Amino acid sequence: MSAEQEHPQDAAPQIPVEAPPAASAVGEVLAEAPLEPVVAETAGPAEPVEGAFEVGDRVQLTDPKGRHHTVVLEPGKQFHTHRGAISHDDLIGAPEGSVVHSTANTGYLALRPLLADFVLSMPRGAQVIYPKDAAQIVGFGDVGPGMRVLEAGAGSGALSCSLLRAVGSTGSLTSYERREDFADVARGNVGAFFGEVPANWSLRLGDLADHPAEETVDRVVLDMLEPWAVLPTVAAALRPGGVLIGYVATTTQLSTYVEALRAQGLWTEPYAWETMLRPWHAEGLAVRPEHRMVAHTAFLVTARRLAEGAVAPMRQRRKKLA
Ligand SMILES: C[S@@+](CC[C@H](N)C(=O)[O-])C[C@H]1O[C@@H](n2cnc3c(N)ncnc32)[C@H](O)[C@@H]1O
Repeated sequence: MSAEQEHPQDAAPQIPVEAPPAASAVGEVLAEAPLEPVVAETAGPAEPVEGAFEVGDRVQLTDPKGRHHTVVLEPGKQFHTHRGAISHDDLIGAPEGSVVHSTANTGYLALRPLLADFVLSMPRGAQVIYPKDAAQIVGFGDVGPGMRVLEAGAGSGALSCSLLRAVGSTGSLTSYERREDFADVARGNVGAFFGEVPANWSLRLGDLADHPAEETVDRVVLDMLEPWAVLPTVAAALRPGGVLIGYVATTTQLSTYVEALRAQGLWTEPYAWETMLRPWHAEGLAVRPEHRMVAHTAFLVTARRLAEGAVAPMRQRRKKLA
């Protein structure tokens, strides 16, 4: 992954461009002063600043127009923009949330990227699951610490990052990906986000249909063209009560998938929905929806695995009505 990337499409807070007053201190959020080294007020070794940037950290710089630039800190290196250069040495040791100034005196807000920022800027093989849907998957799919999660396809590894975070170090994630080139991208992205490839992540090159039934899991997430094709494998591996979450882009996929779940007779009644994210402009009395929103990306479908031999009451009622 390139250490320095621009993704101007991402909205971000505006930062003043004008030259700063001389007295401003490092560390003030949106402060306008050039970055100065943090100096201990008393004699003796300087106190380490909590959350200060270190060599190797990934830092997101936001320019006055809200454009993001991502750098990975290396001593002696400079980041060049058309508004002058920023020395990495000015960032190393500075607190997160500082404003650094380029040689042309433009202020850049420095923060570690959030997972949502990282996903939108990382290299892509396959289309990623957007943060609005990843949040729904973790929330409504009830993915939590200590759980064993099975996922396919890994694609670019965007959802894998969210799932690994949600299960924590006591849980595990097994991700299948059929394409080697995509698996490489996913491994690179997950490794870059966590600093190394997590030990509790098993990325398998191959088809989810080949997952061994004895490797039981608590949750399954399917983001693939034909999720209905792997339902026998999923039903065999998911423990009773476990949650299956499907992510499908089109209405025809939605219909085929939901009917396949019903036909299998091993699931609670599927619950399908989508989310649309509409940001709001709120400034003084000018409070209105933003002109642009994140609308349709895909449909989400959840269903829970029934115990062997159980028939969902909803299904019995349906049969009576038919
Ligand atoms: C849209 S991408 C997944 C993106 C991923 N969720 C992310 O957030 O980065 C779908 C992926 O599923 C893979 N795939 C499709 N069918 C599969 C299967 N049966 N087993 C494993 N991978 C599969 C494809 O190769 C593709 O990379």
